[in-house]
Amino acid sequence: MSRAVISAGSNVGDSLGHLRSVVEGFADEIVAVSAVYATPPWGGVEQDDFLNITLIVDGPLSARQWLGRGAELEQAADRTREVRWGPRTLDVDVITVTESGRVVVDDDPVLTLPHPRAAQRAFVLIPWLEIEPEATLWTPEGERSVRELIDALDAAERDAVRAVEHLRPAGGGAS
Ligand SMILES: Nc1ncnc2c1ncn2[C@@H]1O[C@H](COP(=O)(O)OP(=O)(O)OP(=O)(O)O)[C@@H](O)[C@H]1O
Ligand SMILES: Nc1nc2c(c(=O)[nH]1)N=C(CO)CN2
Repeated sequence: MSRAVISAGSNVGDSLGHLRSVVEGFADEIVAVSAVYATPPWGGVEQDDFLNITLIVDGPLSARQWLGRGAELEQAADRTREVRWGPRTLDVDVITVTESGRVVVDDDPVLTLPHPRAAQRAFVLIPWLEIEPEATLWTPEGERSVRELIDALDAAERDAVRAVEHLRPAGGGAS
């Protein structure tokens, strides 16, 4: 049993449809889903803007199993890996996992937790703050509130992230 914060992003193909597939894929475990945010590409590769969401899920899965579920959804979206931080139909990242109230720490290349680059990513933090205003993230400098991590980001990057759409959870009617 664990609680995970999941980030999903897309900038190729039917991006909104790909994000909807994530909401549907985690439907039984979803605690909260952010709005869909339009976000400028992070990481220095010139490419189209992304759509991003952050979800909180809770269920009888281990951290590895959350990662596996995300990988299945990426495959279903015909995800290929070409350029690091480059364009993609769907990317599903596990940001942090809590088991019995304790944050899972993992240094394995297959699954590094908490996600080592989440603290620098407005496209993860801003949607996360929307659904969990008191959220914190463990960083190499210690535990930080998501709010203060956002405040520490470049203002232009922060301001460019904006909510554009809402996905209704499964059973919530047409979106
Ligand atoms: N916390 C994590 N969430 C998702 N994938 C992870 C995590 N930690 C390690 N990985 C591994 O990272 C590998 C590469 O992932 P991917 O190609 O999606 O990276 P990326 O999205 O380009 O970059 P980034 O890792 O900076 O988000 C995956 O095969 C996965 O096993
Ligand atoms: N805005 C934004 N930028 C990114 C994203 C993403 O989901 N959103 N994913 C990436 C893959 O590593 C690289 N850059």
